[in-house]
Amino acid sequence: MNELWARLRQRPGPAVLMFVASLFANILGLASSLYVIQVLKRYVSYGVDATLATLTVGVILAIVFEFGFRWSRMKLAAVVSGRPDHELGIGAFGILATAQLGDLNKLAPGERREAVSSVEQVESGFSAPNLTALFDLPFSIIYVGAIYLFSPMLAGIVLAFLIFVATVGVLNQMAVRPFTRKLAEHQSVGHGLIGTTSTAAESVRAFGAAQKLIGDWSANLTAVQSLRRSLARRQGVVQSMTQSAQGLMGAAVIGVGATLVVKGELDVSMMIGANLLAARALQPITRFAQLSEALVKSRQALDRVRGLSALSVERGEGAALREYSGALELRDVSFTPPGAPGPLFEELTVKIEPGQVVALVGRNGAGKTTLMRMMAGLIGPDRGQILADGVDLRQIVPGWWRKQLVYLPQEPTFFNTTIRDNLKMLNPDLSDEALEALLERSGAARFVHETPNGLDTRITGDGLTLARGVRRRLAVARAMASGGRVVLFDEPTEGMDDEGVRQVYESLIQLARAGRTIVISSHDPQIIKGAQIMVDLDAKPKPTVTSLSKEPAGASKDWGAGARGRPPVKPKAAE
Ligand SMILES: Nc1ncnc2c1ncn2[C@@H]1O[C@H](COP(=O)(O)OP(=O)(O)OP(=O)(O)O)[C@@H](O)[C@H]1O
Repeated sequence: MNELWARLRQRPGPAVLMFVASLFANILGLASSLYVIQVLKRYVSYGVDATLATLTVGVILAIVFEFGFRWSRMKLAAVVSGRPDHELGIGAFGILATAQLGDLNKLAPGERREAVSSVEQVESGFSAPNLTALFDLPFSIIYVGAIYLFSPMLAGIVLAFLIFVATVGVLNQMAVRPFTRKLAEHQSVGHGLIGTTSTAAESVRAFGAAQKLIGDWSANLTAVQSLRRSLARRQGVVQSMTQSAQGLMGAAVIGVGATLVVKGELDVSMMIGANLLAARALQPITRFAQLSEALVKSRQALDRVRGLSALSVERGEGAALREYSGALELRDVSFTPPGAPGPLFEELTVKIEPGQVVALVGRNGAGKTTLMRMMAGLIGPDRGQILADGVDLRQIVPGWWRKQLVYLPQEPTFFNTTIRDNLKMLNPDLSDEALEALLERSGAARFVHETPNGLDTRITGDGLTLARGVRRRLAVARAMASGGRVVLFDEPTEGMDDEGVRQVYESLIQLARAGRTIVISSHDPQIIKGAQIMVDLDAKPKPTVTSLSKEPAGASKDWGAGARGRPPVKPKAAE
């Protein structure tokens, strides 16, 4: 109901018109009952054809106008719900795209999908026919009022039936709540299973997980179908009860009405008219009772969407430094992954001057990628600060910070659009010539030129179907497209062939010579040799920070020299 009021308050004009249209439609709805009463009273008694014709024309006009009011009300209801539905849908997806990673990761992927697709359930709950049905509810009283004018006793009987059916509706709402909640939970498990089976299609086959997944799917489906059957059964009971109530009410009105007629307290025409009015009065309440499942589902769906809204999103505002030197400082940084028994690292303090090269080392799972993500501003430390030119990243607008980064994630993924669009995401003004130069430098040019449409080739499957080395080369090109001052390369040579490794070294030499601050996580000894500071995350819980060389920034000659038995790389001209 709160959501209904909120929607009506958002569009007060159409809401008031809906109320007025409902009032007129229901007043005109009285016409057919009055017609019956008048025909029985006047025409049957006096047999004047002109009376019958006038009454018939009158009732037809009333029915046409009633239809007109109901039709306009339906259109107004679509206006009332249209914008909130659209905003809810955009908002839910927007939160999915902008929520802070740390928060978003608390929701399982199936739950995220379920929350976004819940928007459809809210939409169908607040659809125009449902909204108009709710608007008819208060007008039941008009019909009871009209019956009261004929016979207070009949009005009392009708009111009792209205209360009974309304109670059935409310009780049904309470009863179906746990079922619909459970159903949503199982649906989110189903979404998760579909996600795994689609994205990990290869592993599913290679490791024989199909039978296990089919088993899980089957168990989940059985639960979903059993819940749906329970809900359908309840719906059937409500339907039968409301239909029986309708029949019983008709019998009661006619039965009691007949005794009143015999006593001379009511005439036959009024008794029949009262019966028609009673049916009209019960109709909206019956509809409300039958809508109980849909109303509960849409309320719970709304809660799920709102749960998504409770996630904190990345700030759209904050400081943007006018001149950024490339200096980066980690001050007393600590992080404990959610649910982990102890910190991944703590009290990490490193001061990185502009143009310095830092190597992050440590065994698998030591926290290198986590620290990279932190420096990219994707997750925040539990304690301590990360500062760019002395300004805490928490005060800096993320959009600006990402443009200062040349960020190569460990497992890069792409958007399902053209290669050009992917490369230009952070820097839309880049020309095709500049993109070609980046592809050349990252070693991805040959792959792009061999595709049927070059830069216009569409990437599919989030880029995960691309050969790993190609994906990484494209990712290096995309990273360098930002032209940022801080390079964050997470395991850049991992999975690369000899040529790819040489190209990574070459890119690093160029970036270093161009004065970029470089942070690289790697197990590659050649890369570590080229660094001036080494952060060892194996030292727990406080990583050790070692100064390796006093060489000026960008002067390292070690990258590539003798790497894996290959001749040293001759650097091209720096940027
Ligand atoms: N948001 C998170 N939720 C739960 N666990 C997390 C989270 N972030 C990091 N971790 C855990 O922290 C540990 C460090 O992971 P991370 O990927 O940073 O290690 P790494 O040093 O990069 O490893 P590798 O060398 O294999 O790439 C892992 O056990 C990971 O599961």
